[in-house]
Amino acid sequence: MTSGKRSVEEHERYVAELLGTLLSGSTVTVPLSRALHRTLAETITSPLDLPPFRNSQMDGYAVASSTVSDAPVTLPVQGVVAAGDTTGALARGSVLKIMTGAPMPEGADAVVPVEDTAADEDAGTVTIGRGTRPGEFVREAGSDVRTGDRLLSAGTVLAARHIAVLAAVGLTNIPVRARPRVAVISTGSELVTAGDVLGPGHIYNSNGPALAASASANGADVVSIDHCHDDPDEFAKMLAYAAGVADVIFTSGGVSKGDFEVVKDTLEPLGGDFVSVAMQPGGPQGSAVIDGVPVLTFPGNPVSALVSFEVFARPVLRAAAGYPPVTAEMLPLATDLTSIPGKRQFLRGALDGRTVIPAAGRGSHLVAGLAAADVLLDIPADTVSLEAGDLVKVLTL
Ligand SMILES: Nc1nc2c(c(=O)[nH]1)N[C@H]1C(S)=C(S)[C@@H](COP(=O)(O)OP(=O)(O)OC[C@H]3O[C@@H](n4cnc5c(N)ncnc54)[C@H](O)[C@@H]3O)O[C@H]1N2
Ligand code: MOO
Repeated sequence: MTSGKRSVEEHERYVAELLGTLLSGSTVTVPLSRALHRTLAETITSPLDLPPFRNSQMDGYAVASSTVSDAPVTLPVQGVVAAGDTTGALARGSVLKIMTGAPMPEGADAVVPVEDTAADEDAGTVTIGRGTRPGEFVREAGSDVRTGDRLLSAGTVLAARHIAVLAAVGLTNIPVRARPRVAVISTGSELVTAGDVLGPGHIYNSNGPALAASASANGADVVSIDHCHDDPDEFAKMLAYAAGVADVIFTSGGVSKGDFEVVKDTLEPLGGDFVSVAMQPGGPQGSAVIDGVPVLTFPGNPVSALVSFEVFARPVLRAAAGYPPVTAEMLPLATDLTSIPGKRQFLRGALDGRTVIPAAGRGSHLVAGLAAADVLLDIPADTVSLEAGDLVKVLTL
């Protein structure tokens, strides 16, 4: 504890334990078209050879290399093999015109690119301008991967290149880690949704979209996004719904010391834990369990809500999704800075190459300032000032 508050480290541990239910590691099967950014639950071995058959690497002429060793040499053209054709056989002393990706005919062991030849279509012959060696411009069956070879390891987070190889071997059902299902509830009677009319005293809801985007970006399935007025009945109904569809619920707003703290007022009597964490932004934090589903209640200020997500929720969601942990690095400051003693500060900063420029504004309402940031500067609770050139811990946003 610091100054009677819960430390960030203590609250991290508390949240990690509360959200431990997300780490079940169960497996689901998804179609290949839905597999991007999912984490492989099993190692995948190849069900076939790649390439599946011996084929040409060039548009040109399939030859028996021994017949062109005295090039230039003029030979009859037996026909044309296109990509998609079935394999034919090359008559001794002839050549076959062949396209890239077409199966190599039996009897041919090399391809001479069309650029190195001169065809006489009337005569049905081609002059092969140079000799070749066996295997030149031929892609052998299994030269990329063989049936039964390991293609991708369990734990791989699937990117486009992984989708390419899964598709290339014809796999359609992909075993992946189940994603944690997330529900987001933004509270506040002042909030309206982008697209609706902004009346007097209203602001647009930014926490809902931001928390949903953050959850998706960190491997979760966002199954419900709601906006709740400062009305306890409405909130109770939304919570009950969310608990029925999600594995974890994130709320924003309604947790500090005002007259209309709908989140705190509803959850505290139900055993919710509301604490002041020694950090800024993100001091007011809470949690509860509703129908067995953990709820994390973030403060309403937009920077506070997202910093809270970054610090407490993001590591657990990533672990649940099988994503690699977020790594921090130490980078030098571009300017001096001061920090509040007793509170771990998460300042916004921009990167100038490998140097960190702390943002000028520190208010937790500065959402445009947050958007301009590349990183969070993690300043320890006992640090009061730092000088330009000092190393600071930096978390990439
Ligand atoms: N007397 C005190 N007042 C406040 C304290 C305190 O310790 N004593 N703490 C301040 C801090 S720090 C924070 S952070 C906020 C947290 O308040 P709440 O979680 O109750 O949030 P709200 O009051 O509902 O909203 C705060 C602020 O953020 C705006 N907001 C809320 N939700 C959204 C949203 N979805 N999108 C955009 N903006 C949102 C809201 O309009 C308020 O301006 O309390 C301080 N007060
Ligand atoms: O903790 Mo509040 O989150 O400082 O703005």
